[in-house]
Amino acid sequence: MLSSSQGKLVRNGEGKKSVIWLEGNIASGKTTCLEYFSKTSDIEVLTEPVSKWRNVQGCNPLGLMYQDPSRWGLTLQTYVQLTMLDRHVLPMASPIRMMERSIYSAKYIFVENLYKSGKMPEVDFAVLSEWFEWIVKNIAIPVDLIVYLQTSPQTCYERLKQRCREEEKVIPLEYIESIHNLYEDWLIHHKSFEVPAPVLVMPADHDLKKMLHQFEENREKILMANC
Ligand SMILES: Nc1ncnc2c1ncn2[C@@H]1O[C@H](COP(=O)(O)OP(=O)(O)O)[C@@H](O)[C@H]1O
Ligand SMILES: Cc1cn([C@H]2C[C@H](O)[C@@H](COP(=O)(O)O)O2)c(=O)[nH]c1=O
Repeated sequence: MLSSSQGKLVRNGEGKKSVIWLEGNIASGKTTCLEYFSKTSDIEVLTEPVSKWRNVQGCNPLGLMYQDPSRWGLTLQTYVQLTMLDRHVLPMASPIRMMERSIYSAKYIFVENLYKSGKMPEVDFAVLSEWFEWIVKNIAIPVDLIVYLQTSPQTCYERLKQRCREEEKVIPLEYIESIHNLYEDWLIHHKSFEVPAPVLVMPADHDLKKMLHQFEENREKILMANC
């Protein structure tokens, strides 16, 4: 149930709960990290709705976007924005929520990349931007901590090829590099957009064993996000 607080729509009945966004490049290891934390009681894990982006009423906007970004970028990103918003306003089922990416990274990283690389027409960018601004002004999107899985583009490229998602087979290393640079400008150098919460940087080029060790080492910091 939504009500109004300080001019924004907020969810009712929520006490001191914390929301963590897990951010990082494509194939940086976000899902693997969420799988690890999903085994902890009191944490609710929300993965990205990628299956929806691959199948909306029998259509595949993710695949279409990779085939022809200029034509389908707006279609995909409108749907990403909607499905991410849907995740953000979902009532919390546990005191701690870990969520894969956010409506912010969809806009600040992926929409920005399409526009900056000349693959999104100005009018599409303007419409998406106005939608985004309206949403963040009028709907409460809580976040207490951003965990950034920091990888080299080369690592992600290797992992992407290994994962072998059909739609992503056309992705070149340069695309991963652009996404990397946008993330670094946003979360590390603070050069592009407002960062809505403190950032915990986790180096994520390591093998799985070391990553699991690192998740464990950072568990307290993550779980105490709003203290
Ligand atoms: N630390 C790691 N070392 C090697 N491979 C990894 C590591 N973490 C994840 N992977 C593999 O890389 C691929 C992408 O990982 P995934 O967790 O799906 O990334 P994301 O959710 O960020 O796209 C998967 O095949 C996964 O098994
Ligand atoms: C948020 C967002 C994602 N995408 C694309 C990028 C990848 O191909 C998938 C997400 O997979 P990941 O392994 O979880 O990174 O979706 C996009 O094109 N636009 C977006 O806003």
